[in-house]
Formats: sequence, structure tokens, C-alpha cells
Amino acid sequence: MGEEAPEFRVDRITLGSKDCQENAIVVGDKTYVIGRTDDDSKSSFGIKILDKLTQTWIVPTVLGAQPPSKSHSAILINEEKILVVEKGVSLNDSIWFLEIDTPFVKQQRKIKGSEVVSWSKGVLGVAQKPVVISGPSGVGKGTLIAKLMKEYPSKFGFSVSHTTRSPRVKEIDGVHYHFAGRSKMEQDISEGEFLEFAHVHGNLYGTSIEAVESVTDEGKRCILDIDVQGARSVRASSLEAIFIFVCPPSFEELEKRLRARGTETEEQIQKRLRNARAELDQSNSPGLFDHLLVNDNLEACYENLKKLLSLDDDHKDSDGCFIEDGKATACYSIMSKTESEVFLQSETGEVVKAAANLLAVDLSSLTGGAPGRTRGLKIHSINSIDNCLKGIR
Ligand SMILES: Nc1ncnc2c1ncn2[C@@H]1O[C@H](COP(=O)(O)OP(=O)(O)OP(=O)(O)O)[C@@H](O)[C@H]1O
Ligand SMILES: Nc1nc2c(ncn2[C@@H]2O[C@H](COP(=O)(O)O)[C@@H](O)[C@H]2O)c(=O)[nH]1
Repeated sequence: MGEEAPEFRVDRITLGSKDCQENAIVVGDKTYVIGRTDDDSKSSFGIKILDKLTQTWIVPTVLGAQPPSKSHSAILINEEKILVVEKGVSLNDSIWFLEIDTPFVKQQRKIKGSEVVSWSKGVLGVAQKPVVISGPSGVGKGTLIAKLMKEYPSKFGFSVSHTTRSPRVKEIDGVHYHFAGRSKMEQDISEGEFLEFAHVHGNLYGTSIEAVESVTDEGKRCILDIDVQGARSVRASSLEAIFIFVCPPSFEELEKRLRARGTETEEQIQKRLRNARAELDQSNSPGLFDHLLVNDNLEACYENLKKLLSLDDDHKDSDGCFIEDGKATACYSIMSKTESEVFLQSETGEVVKAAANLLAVDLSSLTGGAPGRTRGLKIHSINSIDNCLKGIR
């Protein structure tokens, strides 16, 4: 729905040089105005979109935690994202992205049937790809994951799913699952809080964005234990992951394990076995799973899982980001942009004389992550003003 252009205060946005200042970002037929709205108690970011074709203002649904709403500078980095650098906060907290047309935003726009944008915090460094483990109920996914977490407690973290099913004896809320009411879970899904969800064996299961992000924020590699429908949804999402399907040595052995576990009624076992056939059929879907593991002998299967995860090579994926001491606490604003980098200048620095006050954000390193965070930020100091000017020319 369009509306009259609102009263709207906007910080000045620097594009290219100090002589070329704009207070809005133009993307095709739309102009994104990123401003600060003040009410009596607090100030917050406001986003308005001017549709040039209809000359109407659109107020989009804004997803994600928003920046701390001090003053900011902003620049379009591609058709999907606007880089927003908050002033007056340390570098670690200052880099944000307003997602305007990422796959996540497109998906949310479809679900809501209206305009959506999403805040995404820039997180320094590259995280290792999450690992999605799927397979029929009773095949041993949970057993394999438990072994991995026990052997490598500081390397891996479990994505705690939400489910509407009742807890089993010994299952702890918040550890094995977040046990949730259906209406609350459905509401949270509709508000875009879930990376994926599926109806599995008669209950609703889902992975919240927070479940994955909280593991990654701890510097750990996230493990997801989800069904094949969920794996498909994650494959289609912006989360880059490794997908592993665990097969039983035979259907008879699967049934034996499921019965021996003793956690389901006969009716539920029958339902799970029926679904298992369908899941096994889908394990060969082109492009869905990267690896198939047969869980016959548990120890042998576990060793194969470790090989797949290249545990010996963990250190190779280190982020390689570089922030000098002191830079992390200084405040920066956007100075200019090239194809591959955005240059930031220290708010206190005299740019020409103090080249060390310049930083470059490497745009090619942005790998995304689950919505809410943009990972892979690499920032380095510009050691000479000439390097910076070369980039701009
Ligand atoms: N290789 C194996 N050989 C024999 N038993 C196994 C093996 N792997 C796991 N099990 C047993 O099979 C049962 C089911 O395993 P588990 O609960 O890990 O399956 P799951 O795939 O996580 O099931 P669900 O999807 O229902 O959560 C457990 O009792 C476990 O001890
Ligand atoms: N799509 C999703 N599937 C999930 C999730 N969490 C668990 N699961 C899958 O459900 C079945 C049954 O699990 P159980 O604990 O009731 O035995 C199993 O295949 C899990 O992989 C989720 O968040 N999303």
C-alpha cells in the first residue's frame, strides 16, 4: 500500500567523495531511504522505499535485529545488499548489511506478499560450513552426532531444533529440542525466524535461524539433524552447508534399531518406517546430498564421517581476516567503493596524511551465512593512500 511521503530524518550518505553526497540509495526503480526515526524514548532505524514508477512510499517489513541506530553512512554494494557502517561504535559492531533482494528476502517477500528488507550484521571471519545430517528415523544420526560432539566439544555445536512433539524420557528442553506449542511455532515461522521447517511423522519440526547462528557465533561448526524435506529447504536457502545422508545396511536392520530404541509406540514405528522408504528413495535426488554414509558398523561409520569432515584439515579454513590492534575500537565511516572493496576512513583521522586510518572491506569475501548475519568479512589496513586512490580511479 502506498502512502504520503513521511517526515523522515536521514543521515548524509557519502558516495564517492565528500562532494557527492546523497541521502538515499537508488536501486533500479526504487529508492531506499535509510533514516533514523526518533520517538520520545528511543531512536531507531526506519526504512522507506520510494517506488519511482508509482511515486508512492512503501514501508517494508523489516526483519532481523537492527543496528544500534547511531548515525551511519551507507553504500550500495550490489543489487542484493546495502552496506551500512554505523558511526560511533567499534568496528566489530559497526558493519551491517541491509538485505534488499537476497534469496532470503525474496523468499520472505513471497511468504508475506508484501515488501520486505532484512538487517544482517557483518561478522568478521569465515565460518566453516554447517553440516546437515539426514536419514531415516532410527538409522543412527543422533548416535553419530553424539559421538562427534563428545570427541570434539569445542569444534562442533548442535543446532537445537524446535518441535511440537512431546519430549521423550531424558530429553531436556533447550538441549535436545526446544519443545514448542504449535501455534507459537507457526507464528515464529511466519515471522521469518526459521531457516527451514517440515511436518515429520505427524509433528512440526524446524531449525530457527538463531539455532544455527548461536553455534556459529561461538566459533563452532554447526551440525543439523534434520529430515530430507528440511535438507531440501536448507539446500534452497542461502546457507551454504555440507549435506550427508545416512543409510541403514538394510530395511530390516532399521526396523530392528527403531524397535530396540523403545521410544515410539507401534503405530508411530509403522509411520516412521513408511516415511523411511520415501526418504531412502529421495537420498539419490540429484544435487541434494553431497555424501552417503552406510551405518552398518557404528565405529566404521563414525570414522568415515570424520574423514568426510576433514577434521585434520580444520585449521585450513581459518578466516584470515586482519584487524590491527586499536582499529577494532576506532570508529569508521564509508569513504568510497571499487568493484571489490569499500574503503572506510577513521572518523578522527586526517585521511591524506594518515593512511593508516584507512581500511578496506573485501567484498569478494562475503559468503553470506544464515539470514541475520553476513559472514566472511575481511578487513585490512590500507598501507598507502596511493593504494586507496588507485582503487578509486
Ligand atoms: N551402527 C549401529 N548398529 C547398531 N545399532 C545402532 C547403530 N547406530 C545406532 N544404533 C542404535 O539405533 C537406535 C537409533 O539410533 P538413533 O536414535 O541415533 O537414530 P536417529 O537416526 O537419530 O533417529 P531419529 O531420526 O528418530 O532421531 C539407537 O538405539 C542406537 O543406539
Ligand atoms: N526438517 C526438520 N527435521 C527435523 C528437525 N529436527 C529433527 N528433525 C527430524 O525429525 C525426525 C524425527 O526426529 P525425532 O527426534 O522425533 O526422532 C528425524 O528424522 C530428524 O532428523 C528439524 O529442525 N527440521
